[in-house]
Amino acid sequence: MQLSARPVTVCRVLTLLGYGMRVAPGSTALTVGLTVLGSVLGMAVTLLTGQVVGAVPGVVEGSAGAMSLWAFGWLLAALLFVFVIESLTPALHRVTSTILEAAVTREIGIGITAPLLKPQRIEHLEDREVLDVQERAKGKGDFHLSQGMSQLPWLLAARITMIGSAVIVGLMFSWLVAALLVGVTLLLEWHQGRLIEGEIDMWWGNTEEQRRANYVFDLGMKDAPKELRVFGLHQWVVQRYVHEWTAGFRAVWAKRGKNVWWSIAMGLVRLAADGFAILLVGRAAVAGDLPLTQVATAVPAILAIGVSGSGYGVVQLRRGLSAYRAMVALPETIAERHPEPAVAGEHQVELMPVREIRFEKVSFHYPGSDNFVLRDLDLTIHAREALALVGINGAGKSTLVKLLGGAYRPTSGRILVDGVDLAELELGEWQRRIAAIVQDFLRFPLSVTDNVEFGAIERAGDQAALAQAAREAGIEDLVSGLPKGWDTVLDKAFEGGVDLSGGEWQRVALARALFAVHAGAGVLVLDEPAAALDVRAEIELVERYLELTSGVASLIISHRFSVVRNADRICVLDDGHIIEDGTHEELLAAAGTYAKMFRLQAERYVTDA
Ligand SMILES: Nc1ncnc2c1ncn2[C@@H]1O[C@H](COP(=O)(O)OP(=O)(O)OP(=O)(O)O)[C@@H](O)[C@H]1O
Repeated sequence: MQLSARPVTVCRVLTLLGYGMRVAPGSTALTVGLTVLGSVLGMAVTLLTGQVVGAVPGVVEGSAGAMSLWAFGWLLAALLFVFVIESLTPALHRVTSTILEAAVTREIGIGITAPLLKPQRIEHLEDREVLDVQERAKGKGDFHLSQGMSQLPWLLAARITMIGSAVIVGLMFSWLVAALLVGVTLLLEWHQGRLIEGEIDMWWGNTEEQRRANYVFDLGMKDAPKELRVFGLHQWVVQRYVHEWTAGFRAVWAKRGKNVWWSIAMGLVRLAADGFAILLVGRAAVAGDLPLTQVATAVPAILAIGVSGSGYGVVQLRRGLSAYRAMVALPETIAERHPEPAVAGEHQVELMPVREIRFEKVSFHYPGSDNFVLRDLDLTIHAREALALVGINGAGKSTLVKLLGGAYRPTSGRILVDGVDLAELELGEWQRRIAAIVQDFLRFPLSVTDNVEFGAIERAGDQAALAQAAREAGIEDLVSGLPKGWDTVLDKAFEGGVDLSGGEWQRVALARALFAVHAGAGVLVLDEPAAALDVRAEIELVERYLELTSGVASLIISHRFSVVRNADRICVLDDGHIIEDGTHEELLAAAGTYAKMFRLQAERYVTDA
């Protein structure tokens, strides 16, 4: 997105100021107030210094009409006082601006994540337009809203200094010279802003290299540091990162090289303008047209106008504002593009399903893809039944779970819960009815307690339910062996934290699902529940699981037939629909796909043994 380098308008400043006053009124008012006060006091120092310098010859010579020693003393005291106060404002400003920055950062976090987390479905998270607005709202590098907000007081103060100093130059010397200096400063600021925007856009436009460099960085830092070491790839990652980063930045350097000459040229223009103005002041002083007080006041004011321009600050403010606008637009964009369906009628979701969940001619393709994953799928999951779903990789099993949880709506067809279309249910309530362990289940870097209680947060603090879930999932010994028991953080990156094995994590996730079931969930989904367990643990877990969940509708997805065979019913998903449906024995007798897959796996186990 190409932004022009227009000067900052009052409206923009007010918009950001309004935001600051809404999210942190006290610290915004204090920060802006202190910065503005610092600028006003700076000008007062200029004025008083001029008065002091102008009065010195008269006081020293004791000439008639000169300032009395007493008055001169007061003038000096006033200068000292203003100077001391001015020197104190930066320290106070640091305190208030730190508080403001913390408040703004928190609000930005809420402003961006809340609208993204609000919808019960997840289609908006794959919508490019929504993601684009989200990216803009986050901003990049030093050009985000928080940065814009921190620039705001400085820019306000700089403008006050510019106007105030111009008034001083006008009053003390010449309005024409004041106007000329302000004009040159704004022009240089505008040009500097353009140069900076050019650099930023070039860097931001280089997304390919930038993205690759970021990917390699994440790979080395958090995604796969262990594997990279095992394969001896860590040096390669460093070299690759430097290579991509350098490639991405080369164009910026070239641009920056050119900009250096422009910066020197702009510095010379600035020097010429200030030098010219000071020369005029000097000439008037020598000619006796300008008293010493006015000379001593006008010269620092001329210099102050020059340094009051900041192209970088203007760009930061403008980019901050653009991030702010994107943040404001985010909830509207999501609501417009992915409206939440109106809930029709009153249904007692908290008891559902009483009879069944029925997929009726359900077809589905993901947003942005034309490939139908499910086609005219019919499937009934009875309440209190353990149903296993099998199928080859990519058959659509996890997709079916996402539809069941309402994360996506079927492209066509319906999902009925006790005869009521899922689209008519309050989705949040329905989702609370479902307890799930999915393949990539969440591993919260929090305590064991949190990891289990998150299954039904409304039951947090229920120690008996917690202990029961731990017993049933077989994590009692694991928890008692941890350094801080239930309070141990499950992430080594935190003090006193530990890393669990894949199988241990799976049991913790199972405890979470069981905690949810005991809190009243009516549907339990286990997507590859035992993938990380050894065979003995798997058999034990599945038997226990079937025993424990006999009161709820459960859907088990697994590639392991030792897990699947114990289910009440087994369905085979292929080519987007159910091709076989029956008990383990029935499907073996039918000698179809299930029987073939089962025998293949059984044979492999026998052969391997
Ligand atoms: N978010 C998505 N956007 C587009 N396509 C997707 C998305 N998620 C999955 N798919 C595609 O949908 C198809 C079904 O995937 P799904 O994860 O449901 O299969 P699965 O049966 O669970 O496979 P597996 O046994 O390997 O876990 C695959 O072709 C996959 O590439």
